[in-house]
Amino acid sequence: MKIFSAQQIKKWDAFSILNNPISSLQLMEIAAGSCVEWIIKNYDPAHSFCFFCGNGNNGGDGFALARLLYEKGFDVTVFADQNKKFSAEALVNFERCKAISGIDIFGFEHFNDFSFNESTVIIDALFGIGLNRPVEEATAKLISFLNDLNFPKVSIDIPSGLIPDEMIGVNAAVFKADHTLTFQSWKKSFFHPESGIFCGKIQVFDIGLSKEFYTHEITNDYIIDDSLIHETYKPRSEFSHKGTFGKATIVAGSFGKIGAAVMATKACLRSGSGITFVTAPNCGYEILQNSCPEAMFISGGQNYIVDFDFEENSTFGIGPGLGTHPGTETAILKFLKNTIKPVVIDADALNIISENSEHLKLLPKKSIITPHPKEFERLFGQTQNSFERLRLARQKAEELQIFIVLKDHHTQVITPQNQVYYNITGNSGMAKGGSGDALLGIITALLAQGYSSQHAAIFGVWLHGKAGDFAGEKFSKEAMLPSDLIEEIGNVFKFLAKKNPSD
Ligand SMILES: NC(=O)C1=CN([C@@H]2O[C@H](COP(=O)(O)OP(=O)(O)OC[C@H]3O[C@@H](n4cnc5c(N)ncnc54)[C@H](O)[C@@H]3O)[C@@H](O)[C@H]2O)[C@@H](O)CC1
Ligand SMILES: [K+]
Repeated sequence: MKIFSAQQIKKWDAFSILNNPISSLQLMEIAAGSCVEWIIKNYDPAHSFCFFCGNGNNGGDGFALARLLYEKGFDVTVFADQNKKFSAEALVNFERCKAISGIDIFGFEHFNDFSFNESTVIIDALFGIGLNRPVEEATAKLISFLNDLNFPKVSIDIPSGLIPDEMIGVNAAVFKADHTLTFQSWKKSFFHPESGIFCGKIQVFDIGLSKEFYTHEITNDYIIDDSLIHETYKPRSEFSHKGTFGKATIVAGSFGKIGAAVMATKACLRSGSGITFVTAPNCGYEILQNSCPEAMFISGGQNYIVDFDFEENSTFGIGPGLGTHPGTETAILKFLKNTIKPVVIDADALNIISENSEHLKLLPKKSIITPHPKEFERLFGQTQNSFERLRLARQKAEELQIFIVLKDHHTQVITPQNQVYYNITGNSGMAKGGSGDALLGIITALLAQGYSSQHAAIFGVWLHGKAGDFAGEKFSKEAMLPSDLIEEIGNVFKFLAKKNPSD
C-alpha cells in the first residue's frame, strides 16, 4: 500500500470531491461513521465520551462523531473554542451538534473544573493532518492535562500535536492516545519511534477516497501489507527437487556465540532453502550437527572463523556471533573481495565493515545489510533522530546500490531506487538477542531460492515479524524466544498458502 504525505492526502481529498459524486461534508460523515462503528464494538453504552474539538476539519470530524454517538444512545460532552473561526465543514457540524439539547458544549477554559465521571473516554479531535506549527501554549496545557487523566484516550486521524511527515520538536505537546482511528492510510510519523509512541493501536478506515488518484499518484513510501506479500510469495512447485531451491551458506559463530549460528541456520532451513551449509568454528561442530542436522558443516577455524572456502553458486548470509577477532576480519574481507553475488550481512560482519569506510565499497551490488540503529550509526555516522536516519539510509542505499534493512519497531527496507517499505508485522517480544540472527537466516534462504534482493528483504522482514506475532500469541511477548519465532515460520507459510486459493 502506498503511503502519502499530508499534502498528498489533502490533494487526494480534493481530487475525490472533484471527481466523485461526494462532498467534503459527506466524506466527513463517512469518516465519523466508521469511527462510530469501531466505538460501538469497543465500548458499551455505559461509557461517557468527552470530545475535544479544534476549529479545522479534524474538529469537524469530532463534532460529527459526537452527534452520531449521541444518536446511538451514548452520553456525550463537547469542548470547543467558539471564539475562533471554524473551517466551513467544522462549522456545519458544530451547529448540528449545538442543535442537539442533550449534548453539552463547553469552552476549553472549563476543562479544569469539569467533573469527569469514572467511565469517561476522551476523544481527541483537536488537530489532524493540518497542523503546521507547534501548538499554542493554552492548547499545550490542555493536551498535558488530558494526558494526565487516567481514562481511555482515542485520537481521530492522528494524535493532536504530531506532524504527519516530520519529526516533532523536543518537548512538543502531543496527545498520547491508546488508539488512533485514522482515515484511508497510515501517516509516516506513525512508523517512527519518536512519534509512533503517541499513537497506541492504529486502526485504518477506508473512507472511499478516489482509487484513480491512488493508482496514479507517485510516492516512494510503501507499507509492506498482506497484498504486497501475496504478490511476492512464490508457492513451491511440486515438480521440484532440492536443487530448485538453491544453496545457502550461513557464516556465523565464535566460541560462546554458537547459538547465533544455530538460530540463523535453523531459520534458513525453516524458510525453504534447498541445500544449507553452515560455516562456523570447530568448537560449534557438535552443537550445530546436533541442533541442525539438515545443514552441512564447513569448518572455518578453531574457536572463531579465520578462513573458509566458499562455493560461488551458494548464497551467503554472514555475521551472527562472529566476533571481531582480526583473523575473522581478514576472512570476511577476503570473502567480500572475491565475491560478486549479492550477500546478506548482519551483526559482527557489519561491525567489521564499519571499521573502515572503504570496506563498504566491497559490498556486492544488490547486497542486503540488516543493521539495527547502533550498527547503522557505526556504519554511516550519527543522526539526530529516526527521520534523519532514514534520509541518510536512502542516500547510502542509492550510493552503494544495496538494500538496507533498518531494524526498528517498524523495520524499513530501503532500496537503491530510493523507495522505503515499512513493515507492520512484529512486536516488542522480538526485542531480544537472537531475533536478528533469525532474520538473517530467513532473508538468506529467500535469496537462495531465487527471490530478488528486493523481494527477499521485503518478504523476509514481513515473515520474520509475522512469525514473531504468532509466537507472541502462543507464549506472550515477555516469554517468547527467537527460537519460538523460528518454529512458527512454518505456520506463516501455511497462513500464506491458505490465503492463496491457487496453491
Ligand atoms: N474532506 C476532508 O478534507 C476530510 C478531512 N478530514 C479531516 O480533516 C483533517 C484535516 O483538516 P484541516 O486541514 O482542516 O486541519 P486540522 O483540522 O488538522 O487543523 C489544523 C487547522 O488549524 C490550523 N493550525 C495549524 N497548526 C496550528 C496550530 N499550531 N495552532 C493553531 N492552529 C493551527 C490550520 O490552519 C488548520 O486550519 C484530517 O486530519 C481529518 O481529520 C476527514 O474528515 C476526512 C475528510
Ligand atoms: K486528532
